[in-house]
Amino acid sequence: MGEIGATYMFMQWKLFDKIPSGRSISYKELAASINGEESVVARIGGMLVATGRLVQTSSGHVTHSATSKMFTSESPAGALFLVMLEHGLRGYLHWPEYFARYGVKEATGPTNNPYTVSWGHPETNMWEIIAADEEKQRVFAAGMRTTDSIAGKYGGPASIYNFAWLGDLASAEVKHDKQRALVVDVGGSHGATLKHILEANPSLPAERCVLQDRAEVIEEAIQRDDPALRAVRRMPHDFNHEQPVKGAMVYLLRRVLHDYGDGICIRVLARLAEALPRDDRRARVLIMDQVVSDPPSPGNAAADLVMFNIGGKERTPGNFDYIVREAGMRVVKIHRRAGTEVGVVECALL
Ligand SMILES: C[S@@+](CC[C@H](N)C(=O)[O-])C[C@H]1O[C@@H](n2cnc3c(N)ncnc32)[C@H](O)[C@@H]1O
Repeated sequence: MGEIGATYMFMQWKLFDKIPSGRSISYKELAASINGEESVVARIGGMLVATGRLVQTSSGHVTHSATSKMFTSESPAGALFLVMLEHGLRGYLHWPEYFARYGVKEATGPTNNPYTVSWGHPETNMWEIIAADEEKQRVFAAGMRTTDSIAGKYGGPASIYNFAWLGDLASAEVKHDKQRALVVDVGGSHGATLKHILEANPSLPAERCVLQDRAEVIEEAIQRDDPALRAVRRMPHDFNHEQPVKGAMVYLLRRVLHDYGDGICIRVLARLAEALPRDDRRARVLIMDQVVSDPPSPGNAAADLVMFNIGGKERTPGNFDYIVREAGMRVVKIHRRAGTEVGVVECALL
């Protein structure tokens, strides 16, 4: 517990950034950099030394350990740690307040959930709470870019679902409408997922891929100007509204639907079902999320409780079948890869 608090505060003060690489720094200098008392920084730092997160080089002086650089502000892993604290732990501490206010009921969307209660704005949409604070917005998007979460042990989309057929289609099919989008990543954040798919499938033309997200997230993606994504069309779009890119071969929703209750998911999926081409039965909506087993694995249960806090949930195959059918589609197959809880739910028109 103490280590969590100490890590959180050192991150908030960006003190991990201030420890020079390969050298030590005194608590006195760290405290001066935040205009604080040395004794406060020394006591909190002492916790990090006690657990091995930082290394004490001499009395009152510390340096990085093998693992502490992951908590510097440019590290996606550190950002994910903050997201888990603010979306998970912070929400759990506010469960008594949430249940007293709403009864023992699931929140079903981005308002009136443990997360919004924890920030003192129950009625505000959680995405607005994030967007209102530039640092929160940056940290959230950075957390979504962790290597593990894109292509590591949780399995990137291209390691679970084979997108190669889209590249083949682009190069081989003379008659195919070259204007037609091949992949639309809906709620794709800064595009790390699309980048991973493009790297794994070099024959997939980037100019026929579309990245959609909330306007402020797309603006950040444009500012980041990742060379690998320059040809990708980046488009602000609210997925609650009609899908503006019609007739794409694949609409991808990665780690999006688990943020919401069934009603909102059905609406979002129905927008995509409407946009699927009627003239090509190969077109798909792909949902990439955890697939919950019965009983849930520890990973399933942990992720599900974070989602509980924001009015979402991780889903069983039966849960997916229900929302997909209600949106006017069918589940063709759930793709799994051994060793990960994540799956790709392949959906097509009925
Ligand atoms: C959990 S993140 C997942 C991001 C990305 N798909 C991934 O797997 O890393 C959910 C994304 O949905 C976006 N989002 C939330 N509400 C949205 C809306 N109404 N329209 C479009 N995107 C939205 C968020 O900005 C965020 O980037």
